[in-house]
Amino acid sequence: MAPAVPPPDMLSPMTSALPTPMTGRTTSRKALVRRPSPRLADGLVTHIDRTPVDPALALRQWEVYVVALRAHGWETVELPALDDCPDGVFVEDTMVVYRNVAVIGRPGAESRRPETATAEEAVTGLGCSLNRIREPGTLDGGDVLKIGDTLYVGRGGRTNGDGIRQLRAALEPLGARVVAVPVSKVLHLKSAVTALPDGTVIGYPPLVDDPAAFPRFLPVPEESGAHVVLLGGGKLLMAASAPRSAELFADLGYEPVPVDISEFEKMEGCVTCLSVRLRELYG
Ligand SMILES: NC(=O)NCCC[C@H](N)C(=O)O
Repeated sequence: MAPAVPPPDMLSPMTSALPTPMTGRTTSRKALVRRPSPRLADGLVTHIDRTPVDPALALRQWEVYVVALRAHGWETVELPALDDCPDGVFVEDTMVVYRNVAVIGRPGAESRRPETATAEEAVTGLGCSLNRIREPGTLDGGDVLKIGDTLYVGRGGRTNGDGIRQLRAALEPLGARVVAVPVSKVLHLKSAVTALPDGTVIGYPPLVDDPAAFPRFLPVPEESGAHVVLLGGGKLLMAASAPRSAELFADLGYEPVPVDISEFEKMEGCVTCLSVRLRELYG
């Protein structure tokens, strides 16, 4: 297992945009994040029981999460704080990014709709092209699992058929393939499954509607073991609450980087939803 995240003072500010000659395209490693609202505990819970959340601990855990991204070469871009949006920290849900195109979502939960405006401003400022999901469509970024040019989209509680149709219309002309899959047992598709760097989809079987929807599926032994953020170089950012899944990944030659996100897990969040990673900006 990879060593713990280094303390903040060991980290120097870093920018990792590497220009690619001729194309103007840059290999970018930027991650959007938003600090947790002091009202985090008022956020939505759908599939789990509400339990007390410690906002001060949540803030410390978020800071460590941000440090972990930076320690592995990601330049973090902090969106404006939204203290009146208890779920605003789950910034992944505001959009889907494919190449340099950001499709701003229309959250399935009405209370989360005010979160998208600041996210849209940020990606516009970073040079992304923009598209938007419009009424009556709904789409949460947490329902979209991107593996190469294939985007699996969960049709479930937060994303509807019209949202999927609009995503397809926006991204398929650019070379993406949008594949709708059912989600009924958890909040978002990426609460059930994410993917290893080789494209193998990982999931905790009791919570996956249809493992056969994916070409390669690897069961993991813990619910939160299904959530990994690919940091690069085989490193997997994941929740400290899934040690047996971390062992499984280490055994497959990957390097788990565990972070404690207990306060976000109580609000049905996972490591993936705390950031939006941008890899292909044009400079
Ligand atoms: N992508 C995600 O899984 N986001 C987690 C959102 C949790 C938040 N409490 C919500 O219900 O919207």
